[in-house]
Amino acid sequence: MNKNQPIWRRARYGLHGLGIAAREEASFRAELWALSGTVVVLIWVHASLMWWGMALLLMAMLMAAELLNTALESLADLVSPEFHPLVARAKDCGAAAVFVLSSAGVILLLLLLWQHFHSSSG
Ligand SMILES: Nc1ncnc2c1ncn2[C@@H]1O[C@H](COP(=O)(O)OP(=O)(O)OP(=O)(O)O)[C@@H](O)[C@H]1O
Repeated sequence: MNKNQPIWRRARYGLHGLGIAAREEASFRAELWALSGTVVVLIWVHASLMWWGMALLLMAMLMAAELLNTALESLADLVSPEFHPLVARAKDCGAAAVFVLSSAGVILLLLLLWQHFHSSSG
């Protein structure tokens, strides 16, 4: 196994992983749509640089959590294709990480919209 490979090769592996997730994971595709929708909302409300930073950081964290969850699920399925309570625990915790970040994303979007309508009505 080759360790310490050059950065361009690791970037290529990363892009390959992104391609796999985009092709094979419906939830990752849904997050890409959510990212596009978020960008449209940010443009529509003329969001400040701070809102852009927070929203894009949160979306990147959500997609990274989804990718790690996919990696965990693949390894769990390889190690234990049969039912095992520890696999259930690992997969449920991976799903919980994605859930926490999705909820934070929804709350952030609601706050942004609230601020937009609140300041335009005042
Ligand atoms: N081998 C297993 N042993 C125990 N429980 C499992 C096992 N496989 C799946 N589960 C349970 O089923 C849930 C869903 O698992 P699954 O692998 O279908 O993931 P998923 O969230 O539907 O992801 P995806 O649709 O992206 O594959 C897990 O969170 C876990 O509770």
